[in-house]
Amino acid sequence: MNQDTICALATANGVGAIGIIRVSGEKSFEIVNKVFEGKNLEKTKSHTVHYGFIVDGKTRDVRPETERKEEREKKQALSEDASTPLSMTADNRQLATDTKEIIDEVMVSVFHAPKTFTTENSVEISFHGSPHIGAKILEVLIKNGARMAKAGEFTMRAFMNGRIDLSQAESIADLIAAENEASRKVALNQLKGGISQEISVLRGDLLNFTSLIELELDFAEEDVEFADRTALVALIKRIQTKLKSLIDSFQYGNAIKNGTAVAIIGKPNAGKSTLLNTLLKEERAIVSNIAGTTRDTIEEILHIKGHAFRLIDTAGLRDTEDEIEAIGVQKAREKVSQAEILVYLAAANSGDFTEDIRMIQSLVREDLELIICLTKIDEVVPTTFDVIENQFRDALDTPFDFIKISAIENRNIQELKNELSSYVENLKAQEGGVVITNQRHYEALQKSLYSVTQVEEAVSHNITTELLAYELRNALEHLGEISGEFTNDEVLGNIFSKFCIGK
Ligand SMILES: Nc1nc2c(c(=O)[nH]1)N(C=O)[C@@H](CNc1ccc(C(=O)N[C@@H](CCC(=O)O)C(=O)O)cc1)CN2
Repeated sequence: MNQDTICALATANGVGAIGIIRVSGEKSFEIVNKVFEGKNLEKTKSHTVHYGFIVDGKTRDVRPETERKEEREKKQALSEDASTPLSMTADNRQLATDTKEIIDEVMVSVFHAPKTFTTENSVEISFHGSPHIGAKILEVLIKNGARMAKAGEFTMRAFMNGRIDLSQAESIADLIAAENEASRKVALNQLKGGISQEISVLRGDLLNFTSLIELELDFAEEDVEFADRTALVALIKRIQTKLKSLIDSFQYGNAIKNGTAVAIIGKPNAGKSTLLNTLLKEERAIVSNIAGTTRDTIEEILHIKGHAFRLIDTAGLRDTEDEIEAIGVQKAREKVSQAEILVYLAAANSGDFTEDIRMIQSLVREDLELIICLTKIDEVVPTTFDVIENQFRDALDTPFDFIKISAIENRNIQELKNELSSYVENLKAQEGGVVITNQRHYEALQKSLYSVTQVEEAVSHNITTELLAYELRNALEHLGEISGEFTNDEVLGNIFSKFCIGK
């Protein structure tokens, strides 16, 4: 249990109509009472809102006389017990009216434990949204016994106190980051326990078996089988199917959360710049160095039908058309290795496609979607299109889409966009229910699948019960990492430090 009472700005750090400061912890009411001129918060009903002033320094008590009298009598009785004079009690608000300074006129919302976001006593102070006022209010809260919250600490408490599991806590950060309908919906589903339920069903099934297997270990000498091996194999198969489908959903989940990475490659003068300009002309937007991707890359974001595509570019080479000459096969490979889709550009007027074909052959891989764009079709006669397409079809044994475009005349650019968006639509169509969007969950599911598969092997090869039990426990543990039943401070620190302060 964390004893500290924490406070932080919950709204964005900037000017707004209203700013909100959150306070959470056992002493929330006690601390806010010291700076709030208004109702005594200890005596409020939960989930109520109260008008008053935030003040610095001890203040006049504005509570109704009946309430004040009651408290005076209580304190009198206490101080007689402890032989402390009334004037010395810490929160005697009758005193020092002259030292107070009003900081702001506010509304204060009160939430009584345990039915609160963190499960602790919590207060929210809504002030006039100036960052300066917010900072002053935080200052007086800290002066009176609260401390600044760390990033994600409110949500971490909700998790630590058992109100939500780890996957739900993570979904809160995803909701805050949601930039489109798709990501909002998956995050919300996760918040509502979508993943938690799937995992807990899987764990429940595995747990039953694990206890039977462990019981067998306890009776090792008697050579009994409590756990029916045929039923175990059937169960394992069901679990494998479920795990695989969750693992597969990550491809779509990742597309939702991070966008789909597209590499655009072609020989010099294949028309890359013109195409990029045409694609991005309305967006002309985000040219960014996204952290976590390979250095030297720039990504431009293209939105098609609500899905984000990250056009991976190589820093510094943006304006040279001489893609392949400048970056070489090695660099092109690096670029493509980060991508889910390769859009290869070949100029219709080039005459010879052997080099293009060789390049494509060196870049394709099984999980790479290939789109070959025949560019500059305005420069050749239409009868040559099919001849060229056939050259590619004959030489390449990987499937690909072939699109004939002219960026200058804006021909078939929409077709290219449709092709890109259908890639994501297809991923989506493969998804039934829960979508995994989180790398950590993805890895835990893979580890769990591995252990479960080991269990299956162990059963079919009659391997020792000890090994069975060991792999079952591994599988359980990896599933438990997702919900946070198995975790450690480093993992938690990692997750919550990426949250905003005040969340
Ligand atoms: N003012 C305000 N708005 C907010 C939040 C908040 O903390 N404060 N939220 C915070 O992120 C989100 C809402 N999420 C919340 C989730 C749970 C509880 C909560 O108190 N749950 C309790 C009691 C529920 C009830 O009263 O029935 C519980 O589950 O026990 C509050 C907010 C978005 N809007």
